[in-house]
Amino acid sequence: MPCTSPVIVALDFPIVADALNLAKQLDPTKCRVKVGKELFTVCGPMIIDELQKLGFDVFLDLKFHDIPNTTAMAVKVAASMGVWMVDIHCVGGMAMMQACRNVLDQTKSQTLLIGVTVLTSLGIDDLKQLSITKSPEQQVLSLAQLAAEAGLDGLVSSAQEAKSLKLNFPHLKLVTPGIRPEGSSKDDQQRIVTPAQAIADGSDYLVIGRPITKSENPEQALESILASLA
Ligand SMILES: O=c1ccn([C@@H]2O[C@H](COP(=O)(O)O)[C@@H](O)[C@H]2O)c(=O)[nH]1
Repeated sequence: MPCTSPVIVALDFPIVADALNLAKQLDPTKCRVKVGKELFTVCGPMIIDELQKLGFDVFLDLKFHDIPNTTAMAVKVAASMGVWMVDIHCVGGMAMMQACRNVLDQTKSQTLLIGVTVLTSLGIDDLKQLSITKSPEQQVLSLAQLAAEAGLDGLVSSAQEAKSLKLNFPHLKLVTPGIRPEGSSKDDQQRIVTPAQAIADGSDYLVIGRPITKSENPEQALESILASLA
């Protein structure tokens, strides 16, 4: 059965058995899963295969950022593994984003190509330290404009920017990490939003890690998030 849930569970684990054990507690019709830098670095492409065998759509979140050819070739390899979604950093620039778009088009790939705007762990002071004088929202909108021109399928941002993004770029899928159910720890995230608010503001997909994976009962944590969206 295809997955219609907006939730993507971030499997951030240093041990493959722990990631697979968590995944086995989840229902692939009720969430998708995300493989990020930690898990991919420890086990490589085999984890994609294992999760697909369990029935999950996989978001490969390696946030590629390099010269255009290198990034496009990495995206091509990711797509050849059949991942549902892959992401690149918008700050890699227009040529890099277009090269990735072209390589997926040439191979008629169905993999969704998503551009990371401003990380949800960053606030206005962090941007100032990086000599970015715009607010996070202004910076997200500027990068989103480039991503739209490059033909990307969607964006990663905080759900705090979802309303403006949906208004300006209604055709782009909005993938929003930094999701925190009421009362849960902020951890290292700064631009956080509750699951229900994120959906109400236009998020298409909610990336949720620790509020589910560190919960005593991950399956119940996911169910309770889904119930809050109903
Ligand atoms: O801006 C971004 C981009 C990616 N992430 C990733 O999402 C998850 C969030 O995990 P939590 O435990 O729910 O904080 C994590 O894998 C990040 O690498 C992000 O948080 N912000």
